[in-house]
Amino acid sequence: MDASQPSGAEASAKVIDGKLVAQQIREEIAAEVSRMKDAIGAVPGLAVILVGDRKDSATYVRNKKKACEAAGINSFEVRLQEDSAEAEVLKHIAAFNDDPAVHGILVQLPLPKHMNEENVLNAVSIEKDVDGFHPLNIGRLAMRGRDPLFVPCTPKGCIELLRRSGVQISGKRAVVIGRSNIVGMPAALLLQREDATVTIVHSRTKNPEEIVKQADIVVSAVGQSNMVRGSWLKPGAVVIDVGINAVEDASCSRGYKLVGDVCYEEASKVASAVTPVPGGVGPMTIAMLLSNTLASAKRIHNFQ
Ligand SMILES: Nc1nc(=O)c2c([nH]1)NC[C@@H]1CN(c3ccc(C(=O)N[C@@H](CCC(=O)O)C(=O)O)cc3)C=[N+]21
Repeated sequence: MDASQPSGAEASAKVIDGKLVAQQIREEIAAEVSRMKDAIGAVPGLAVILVGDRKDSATYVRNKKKACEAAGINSFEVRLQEDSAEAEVLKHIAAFNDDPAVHGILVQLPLPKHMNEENVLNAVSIEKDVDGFHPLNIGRLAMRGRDPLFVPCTPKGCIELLRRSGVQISGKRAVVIGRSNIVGMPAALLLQREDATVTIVHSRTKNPEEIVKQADIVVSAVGQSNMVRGSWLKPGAVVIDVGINAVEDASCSRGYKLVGDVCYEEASKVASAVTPVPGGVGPMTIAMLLSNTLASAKRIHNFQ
């Protein structure tokens, strides 16, 4: 018996360590970046556009920049005031589209309400769309026999976590909770491409727990703490928790702590494996962004 499991207690799920897996991937990327630089003298570059001063967005952008530096990827940043005109954002996107040192362009979401997200995402060259949010890339994700140039980072991170944890996807029943453009919907499409049988559960679904209970693989991307209870899960299910929810906690120095959508304590007694929050999908998102940026540079420079 595994000495780390408390004896006589209920079954305890394996913790899928996203931070560790992401670190491994980042090391692989750093090695590839250096091999490419040595061979052809080209260095991948990522441009990030941040509008407004949301604290969470600023933190994510800072983490992305640090991760780029550590992997040897150049990073470029534009910060605009909350009340900037949409045309200003479009102008910067156009400049990055034309800049040969930039291989990936990311416009941090959400954008201020006065901007039209669709217009902005449409403006990013599909060749540099490392977020995978351009409608053409998303459309190709939904079609059989077509391949997008880039797949959205968070869903791609979920699949990569499953793969590197040895979880078989093909033939399994997967339930995705949430249908957002940036996580739920692309996650469902990706799982389907991996030959899972996929159901999407959303805010209008009746008795979601009955549907979730049939899943071998559950991906939750809702943004509501403790929504998925242990009783919703089939024994032995694999749970990927994409939610990042701040809940008040006076004992934390920041005054809040981060939790997922899934009641972790309960889930770890029923599931066979579960991702923690923090330290699960979040770090994988950033690793996949670096991976997409490297892949873009390789494609543009025709380097294998
Ligand atoms: N154009 C665009 N692309 C994105 O990929 C994008 C975005 N907009 N807007 C916001 C969401 C959110 N997101 C996260 C990235 C890293 C962590 C992450 O590293 N989380 C750490 C902890 C972070 C902390 O402690 O605050 C973890 O879960 O362990 C989380 C969330 C990317 N997003």
